[in-house]
Amino acid sequence: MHEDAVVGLIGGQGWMGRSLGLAWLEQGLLTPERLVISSRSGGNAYRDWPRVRSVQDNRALAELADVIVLSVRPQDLGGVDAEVQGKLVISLLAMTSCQEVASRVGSHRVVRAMPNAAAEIRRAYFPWYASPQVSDADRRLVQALLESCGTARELTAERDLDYLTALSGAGPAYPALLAQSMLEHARRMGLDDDIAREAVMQTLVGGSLLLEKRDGDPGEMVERLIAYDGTTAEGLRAMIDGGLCQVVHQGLEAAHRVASDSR
Ligand SMILES: NC(=O)C1=CN([C@@H]2O[C@H](COP(=O)(O)OP(=O)(O)OC[C@H]3O[C@@H](n4cnc5c(N)ncnc54)[C@H](O)[C@@H]3O)[C@@H](O)[C@H]2O)C=CC1
Ligand SMILES: O=C(O)[C@@H]1CCC=N1
Repeated sequence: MHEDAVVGLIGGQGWMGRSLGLAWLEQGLLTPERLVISSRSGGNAYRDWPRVRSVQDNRALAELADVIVLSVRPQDLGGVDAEVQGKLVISLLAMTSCQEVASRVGSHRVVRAMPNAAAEIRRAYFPWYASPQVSDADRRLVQALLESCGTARELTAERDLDYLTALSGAGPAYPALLAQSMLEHARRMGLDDDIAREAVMQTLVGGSLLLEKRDGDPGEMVERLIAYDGTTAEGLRAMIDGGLCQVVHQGLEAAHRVASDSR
């Protein structure tokens, strides 16, 4: 069934929905005939794929599809009127347990997955957890669908997904905050805006790629640069003494608290 499974994407024009839908089509994972989407906001993300079906009614979508992907905001789950009758459901919703999804849609074959904003460029970290009713064949399909947008990883405990919602789900916003803060400082120092932007972007992207390439402990790079005892060490020491690590931990704890609040 999985080789020719039809996927129904509820919220298919939204940020995460269209990232996944377009990745499946562009990577040839699904033919357009095997994708059905629904949306409330309109949009034309699939203009290059006219054979993708678009429906208004989620009941109709649930009838057409073998696998249903829920990509609406958590507060909109109550408005998703779809009885999926035991079909495989993949939920991307933060703050919403497998149990809550199961009771809402009428299937216990539920996978909960957590993308992040980098799904848009296919560089998301995409952990997922499957309820016991999900078969091995389902799991293989889920892995293939999610890794189209980055690194997908099955977890063995659902609670880890609550934590990862705060760490990796929200994560792309954290370097954005760091970039904003560096940019503000560079402007205050009188740098031309173009140069300031370019310097911040190239530094954060280059630094992240370097960390990825070394594939090691980021602490090792920090220690090495502190031991170098130059300008970088002075900047790092002031940030550490100023409580940067504690502030990051506080932020993660606050996001984790909210992520663990089931709706
Ligand atoms: N955007 C992000 O960075 C992340 C989002 N998520 C989760 O992904 C899910 C989707 O988020 P986004 O794509 O960012 O939201 P979004 O607001 O961009 O897209 C949601 C889409 O759902 C549609 N929608 C709402 N009710 C509907 C209904 N009854 N039937 C059909 N479509 C309906 C809306 O029209 C909209 O197009 C959320 O549950 C969120 O918690 C998780 C991690 C990261
Ligand atoms: O901010 C949110 O609630 C969603 C879940 C994690 C990232 N975005």
